[in-house]
Amino acid sequence: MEDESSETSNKARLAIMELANMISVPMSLNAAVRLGIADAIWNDGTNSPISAAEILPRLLLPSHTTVGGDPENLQRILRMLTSYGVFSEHLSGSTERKYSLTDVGKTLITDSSGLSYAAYVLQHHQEALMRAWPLVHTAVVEPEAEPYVKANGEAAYEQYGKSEEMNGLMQKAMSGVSVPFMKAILNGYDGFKSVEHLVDVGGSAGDCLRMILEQFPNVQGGINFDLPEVVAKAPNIPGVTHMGGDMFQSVPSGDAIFMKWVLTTWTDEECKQIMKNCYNALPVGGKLIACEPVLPKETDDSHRTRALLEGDIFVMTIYRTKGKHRTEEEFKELGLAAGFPTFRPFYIDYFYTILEFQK
Ligand SMILES: C[S@@+](CC[C@H](N)C(=O)[O-])C[C@H]1O[C@@H](n2cnc3c(N)ncnc32)[C@H](O)[C@@H]1O
Repeated sequence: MEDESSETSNKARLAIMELANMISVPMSLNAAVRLGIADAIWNDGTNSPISAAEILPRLLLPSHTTVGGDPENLQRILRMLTSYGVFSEHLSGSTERKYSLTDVGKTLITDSSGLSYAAYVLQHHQEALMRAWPLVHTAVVEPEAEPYVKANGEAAYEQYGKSEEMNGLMQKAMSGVSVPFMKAILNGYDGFKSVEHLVDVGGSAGDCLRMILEQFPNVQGGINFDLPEVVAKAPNIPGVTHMGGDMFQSVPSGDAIFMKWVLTTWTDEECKQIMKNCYNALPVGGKLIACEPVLPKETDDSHRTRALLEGDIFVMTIYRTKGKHRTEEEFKELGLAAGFPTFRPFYIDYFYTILEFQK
């Protein structure tokens, strides 16, 4: 029997307590976004350390808030998220704590286009999605139906399509994450150089295509292809034609196809179908340029591996029990099965990998 007072046992008991209480982390992050803490501290670029009591009057509090809110409870949230690198804590005197934003916290500041990672945090913690989480274990015992479907009676994308609020939040979340990613890859990847007609499959509001067109004037026109209810809400973008449809039926032709964060959501068979439809829409030599999270072969405790594995469980729970994050080898196999003889990965961003499949 293990000696409960040994250092190993002590560390193990601590680690399991941390894991068992881990839900406090995303829930506090969600609270921080709902309250607008990042913008309040940032204060148009100041980011000077301020106390919870000073942050409170700057927050997005509803009018019925009790006596202007509770600074002690706000400080508890700030402290916990400081431990996860969202805020920096500055101690002054014996008890006063002040907070500023770290680089991680700054990803939540609303930019001049109204975007940040905040919408992604909110999107992931909507009530309908939260209802699926206690059912993760059912993905093991009854993998036929997604936990999200068991909890809500229909698939996530079907529900987003019917609700203006969910659809709008999804688009804002995608834009908030995709815009900084695209800025990073467009400086390091030149695969769009010889493309004239580009199609973005599952392009949501069209931000990726807009940014590619801005950076590569050789791309004369782009088609943003997504579900009809999604493109109906997409803004006008010069040079971009929005087209509604179903990628499982067919996709529009172009000399290259871009597809970001789409394959992850679907099963191997569904991915092959989507990729075959892309193959059929391309000329010989044409490229499918996919950007997807790619799992490392080995499991470790790095931030990258954790972010990728956590996203994998999100997909399993919300979108498809057999939709998943894949390894480089698995993507290569999917490409071959869809007819693409050539495959090249480019590691520029830490979360998404660019996967080039050439016909
Ligand atoms: C995770 S989002 C990625 C959006 C965008 N590519 C980005 O990275 O910001 C997946 C997209 O696939 C779209 N989608 C889902 N099912 C689809 C279908 N059957 N045909 C076309 N698009 C679909 C969704 O509406 C959504 O915009």
